[in-house]
Amino acid sequence: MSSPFTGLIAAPFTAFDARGAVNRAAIVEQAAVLRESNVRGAFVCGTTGEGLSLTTAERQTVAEEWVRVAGDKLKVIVHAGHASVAEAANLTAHAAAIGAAAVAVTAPFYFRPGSVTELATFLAEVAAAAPKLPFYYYDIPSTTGVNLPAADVLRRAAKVIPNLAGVKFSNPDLLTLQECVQLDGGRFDVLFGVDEYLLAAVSLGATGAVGSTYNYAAPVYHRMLAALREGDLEAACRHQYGSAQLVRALIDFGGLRAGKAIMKMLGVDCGPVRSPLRPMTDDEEVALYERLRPLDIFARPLRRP
Ligand SMILES: CC(=O)N[C@H](C=O)[C@@H](O)[C@H](O)[C@H](O)CO
Ligand SMILES: CC(=O)C(=O)O
Repeated sequence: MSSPFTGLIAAPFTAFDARGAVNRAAIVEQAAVLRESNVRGAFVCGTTGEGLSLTTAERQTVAEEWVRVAGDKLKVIVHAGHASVAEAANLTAHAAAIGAAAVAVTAPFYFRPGSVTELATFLAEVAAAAPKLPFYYYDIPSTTGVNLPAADVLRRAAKVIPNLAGVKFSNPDLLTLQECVQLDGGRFDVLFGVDEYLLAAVSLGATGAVGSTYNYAAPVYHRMLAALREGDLEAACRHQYGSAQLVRALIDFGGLRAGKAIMKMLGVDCGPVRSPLRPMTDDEEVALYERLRPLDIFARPLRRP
């Protein structure tokens, strides 16, 4: 079973208010930027959404609000990964009940599976909570610490998860990416999650893209994909390099916290990050703005913080 997630899918930030509570009102504005820049979907409560820093009730609220705001304009994939198999199953059942388009689940990350079979068993227990909903394994070893070969996970999981749709591959390993793409005649969706390598991944057959930078810099990726379609590899590389310069700045300024600061520069205040992440200082925001100002890649003109 495979569903056609084509186009860019953003992984939205979860907005917090000044007291640190989830600010669901921001979702309308976040979705407006996505529609404006031709993004096709939202992958909510994942890494970028600080999903693992939210309570279960907060995760459900955020997912509900995204599905409501998205209507038929955006597809919503809900991240339902959890260290507790029971909570992951609850979140999966909830995603199905509210009308999400799909669900994605990471490996458990406290007691970690030691083998592909153990992981597939965990995923199958979760997926059974919504047997008709397209189910993606979310491979992200940098945060889960689980580094089992994703193609082997898919092969094994396909035997026990009838609704397995594919893998959300947040992994720079382009050898394993190809194994996932080619597995079983190419029957699985491979949603790539390393924005700065998207050109390489699409060239190797990735079927979709899910990432944090599509929240605010989708235009540069659209230009890159258009250049690739037209066979202009040199232009495609130049556009990818725009993304690479952005990602280098994100790395230098601490990743997610910098991404939220960029949303504010676009006019969408997503508030602070949640502990243990550290808030940006005013000076850091200005320095980040100066660093990004020369890049012509954003969905809206950047405002000085
Ligand atoms: C670890 C992480 O957050 N990965 C994101 C999605 O999977 C990416 O979208 C990155 O934020 C992006 O590629 C920048 O490194
Ligand atoms: C980028 C992504 O997929 C995430 O934030 O989970």
